[in-house]
Amino acid sequence: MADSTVRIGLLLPEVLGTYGDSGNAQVLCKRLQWRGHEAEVVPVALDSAVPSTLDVYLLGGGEDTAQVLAARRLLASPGLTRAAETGATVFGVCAGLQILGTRFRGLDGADHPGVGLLDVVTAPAPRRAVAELAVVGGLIDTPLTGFENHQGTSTLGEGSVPLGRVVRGTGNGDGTEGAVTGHVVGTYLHGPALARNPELADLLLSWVLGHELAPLEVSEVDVLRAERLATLPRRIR
Ligand SMILES: NC(=O)CC[C@H](N)C(=O)O
Repeated sequence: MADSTVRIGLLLPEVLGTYGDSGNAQVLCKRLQWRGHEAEVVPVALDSAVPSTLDVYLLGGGEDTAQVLAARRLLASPGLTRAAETGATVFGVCAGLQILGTRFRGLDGADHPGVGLLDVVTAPAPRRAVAELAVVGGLIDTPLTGFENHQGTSTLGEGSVPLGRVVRGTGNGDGTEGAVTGHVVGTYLHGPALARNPELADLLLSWVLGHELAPLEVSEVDVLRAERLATLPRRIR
């Protein structure tokens, strides 16, 4: 990091803010500040150049047309790609996951290029997946939970591994959920995902800071987390 303030890029919130995923930026910022770090959220608007100097980049979910617009913008202004190539942490949710992939197909059958930071291709399923989603066995020891609302099904190539295995809901559509390549993570978990899964937030922050983080006790977060996990079958909690 160039200076001590961690700069959290919230990409194109006008078009990738439909499902409340902008909250992920607030979560990262607060979890840093509560530990005594300086941090700020840097919203990057659709009509401004995407900086390549931010420490972490967040992409949220969005509607199909908005998603095409966002992908075009991120290909035309390649700050995200440049930053990722030099090790920046990137976290994309739903439309964000699909944009981070190499290609996605719209409901009209047209294929659109993604930015190619994940080895993922997305195409529409016959039915939309709208449900609670729970995932185990990936980067995090405890289950991840969220809600999903998407029609796309995502197929991973050899360059990405899933974030985990679906135990509730649909995820990628083949029993796996999300995609990870290095420090680039995509998922179908809305919630916002980092509010519902503080362990995942802290994993991303450990990548940003380059070291493990001391545990953080926030009773409200713990209560929310316990409430969500209690809805899962006992054998997978
Ligand atoms: N929730 C979303 O971001 C939706 C993404 C995409 N438009 C889909 O339906 O698959």
